[in-house]
Amino acid sequence: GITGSFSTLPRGREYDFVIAGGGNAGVVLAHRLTENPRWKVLVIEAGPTHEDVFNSRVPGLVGSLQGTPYDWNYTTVPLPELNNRVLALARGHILGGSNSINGMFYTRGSSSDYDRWARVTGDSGWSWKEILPYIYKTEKWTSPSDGHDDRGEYDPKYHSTTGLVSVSITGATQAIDAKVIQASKELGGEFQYNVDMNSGNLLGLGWTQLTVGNGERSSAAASYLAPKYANRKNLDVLVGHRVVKIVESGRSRGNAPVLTTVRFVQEAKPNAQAFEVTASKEVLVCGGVFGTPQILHLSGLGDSAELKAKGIKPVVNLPDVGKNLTDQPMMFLTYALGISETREPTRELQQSWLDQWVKEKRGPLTGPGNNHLAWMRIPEDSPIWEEYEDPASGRNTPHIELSFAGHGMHPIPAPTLNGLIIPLQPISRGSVTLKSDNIFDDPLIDIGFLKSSFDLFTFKQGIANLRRFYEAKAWSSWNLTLTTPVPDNDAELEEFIRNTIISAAHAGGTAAMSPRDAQWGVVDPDLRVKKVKGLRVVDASIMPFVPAGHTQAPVYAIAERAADLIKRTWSGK
Ligand SMILES: Cc1cc2nc3c(=O)[nH]c(=O)nc-3n(C[C@H](O)[C@H](O)[C@H](O)COP(=O)(O)OP(=O)(O)OC[C@H]3O[C@@H](n4cnc5c(N)ncnc54)[C@H](O)[C@@H]3O)c2cc1C
Repeated sequence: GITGSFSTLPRGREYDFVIAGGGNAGVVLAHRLTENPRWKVLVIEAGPTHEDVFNSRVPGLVGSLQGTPYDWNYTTVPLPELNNRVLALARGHILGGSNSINGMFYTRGSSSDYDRWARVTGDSGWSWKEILPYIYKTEKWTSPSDGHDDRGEYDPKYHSTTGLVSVSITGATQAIDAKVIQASKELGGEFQYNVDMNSGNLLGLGWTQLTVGNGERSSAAASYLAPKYANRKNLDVLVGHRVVKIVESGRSRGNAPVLTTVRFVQEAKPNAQAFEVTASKEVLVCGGVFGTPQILHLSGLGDSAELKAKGIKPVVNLPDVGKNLTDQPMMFLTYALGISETREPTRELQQSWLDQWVKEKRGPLTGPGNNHLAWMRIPEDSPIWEEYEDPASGRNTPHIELSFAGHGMHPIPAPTLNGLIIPLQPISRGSVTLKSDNIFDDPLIDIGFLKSSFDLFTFKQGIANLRRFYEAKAWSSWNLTLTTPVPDNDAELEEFIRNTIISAAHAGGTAAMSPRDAQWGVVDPDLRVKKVKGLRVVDASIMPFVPAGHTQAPVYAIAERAADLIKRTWSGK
């Protein structure tokens, strides 16, 4: 069951596996490993349980979770390329992790993204073909909450109806939807309609798929830890406790450090008693892209010289821990409608939407508001290719994502609409390093945005594409004007980008996979931490490259495959 008190757990209980971090990947592992009734599993999660968090259940209230106690509220260091701005970096501080507060967009990335993982790790198990069955283990395709006919809005060939997490097309139709489709038809080309962006080929424009079922967020915690699973006798989920470090519990026959003891403290009382628990099989670190490198560093796994400088005794030298941080930046443009029949989403109107959601789980709050996404490549004949090699994983991998949000509900539009631009395959990389030897000091996060001018170029291309889309005839009856002050002059435009971009919250890469015998990287293709025993990392950190898209579907796939790898290691033992 889920508890906030370690002392209420059966005394002396021995665990086969201890999961450090009950986030997106952590709860999937907890579910899968306790399918074996002989294995006892403990999850240690810093945040509270998701169970009574109303705003996490209502898709349309997603924005209200950031900046709250359910968010780690990380910030970046001042970023020179962004004129020393400091950006907020949201991460879920709650059971289910970032998945309990995310935007619910369900995109898998391109087939080439996974094939690249297979290529760089030398393990075909990470290829699109071999990952798809794990993607299907997660997904349960579900009808839209308004019951509309979703045929032609997705292709059932690429979906499963037997997984745990509900995925659906929105039931919150917007006034802009018909115009988006009309503009796609009119413009064609890179805006060509793609019936299913999760087929492995995203290119084009299509309907957003969401981890929403029956009008409600279908989160990792609510699905993989639904009461019947959370209450399994062999599973203990301890919330409100922070992992301080993984402690060496001995040496292997080959004299490698065995890291199977987890030290943790109460989140609310950091200076009170520290507890320790030792896994008889493995410790699985699932702290997420910022939490995992921090835990590894505090455990003496990282660049030995850097760790010593912070007063940490190195255990093994793994210089790549915390390196290769890859995130997608993003930017919004806003347009005003030049017509009289618009409806302002007033307080009263929003209250009526909430009442409707509570009464029947229908209406505007059943979706996050972006009903279509478009995915496109920088053209082959662009001058940028004289300067840069393509950072994308393949020809079917987009460089840019656009999305369109209208706020106003069908059939009356709101007075404004907006568009979102995300460079999906940045060349820039950042890092996560320790601020101090205290787990309660957030790590120093250099998110790395715009270190490469390729990423600046991608933004400019994305802005031009978005403007072209809203200039289509399909929109002419609304008399749109761009209200975001986007400069025309190139130097000013670059400055504008530096001053306005924020994080799309799709970070990965800080404990990257590499081939078994490679000197670089942090984990091997089976996700075992190099040079030590008893320790794996399972979360977004292990991505050597971040897929072209939003990251929850890849994290689910990583966790599902990891569960199988772990089962294979220990079955019969
Ligand atoms: C605001 C936001 C919006 C997003 N929108 C989307 C979207 O629409 N679609 C999409 O696909 N993706 C989205 N993402 C990204 C996606 O949710 C994440 O990539 C994914 O959930 C990460 O999973 P994870 O398991 O790697 O980490 P997390 O889910 O973040 O899990 C890490 C867990 O470890 C815990 N933890 C960390 N340190 C410690 C410690 N020392 N001790 C104990 N516990 C610890 C954390 O509290 C957390 O529960 C969004 C993310 C955010 C933050």
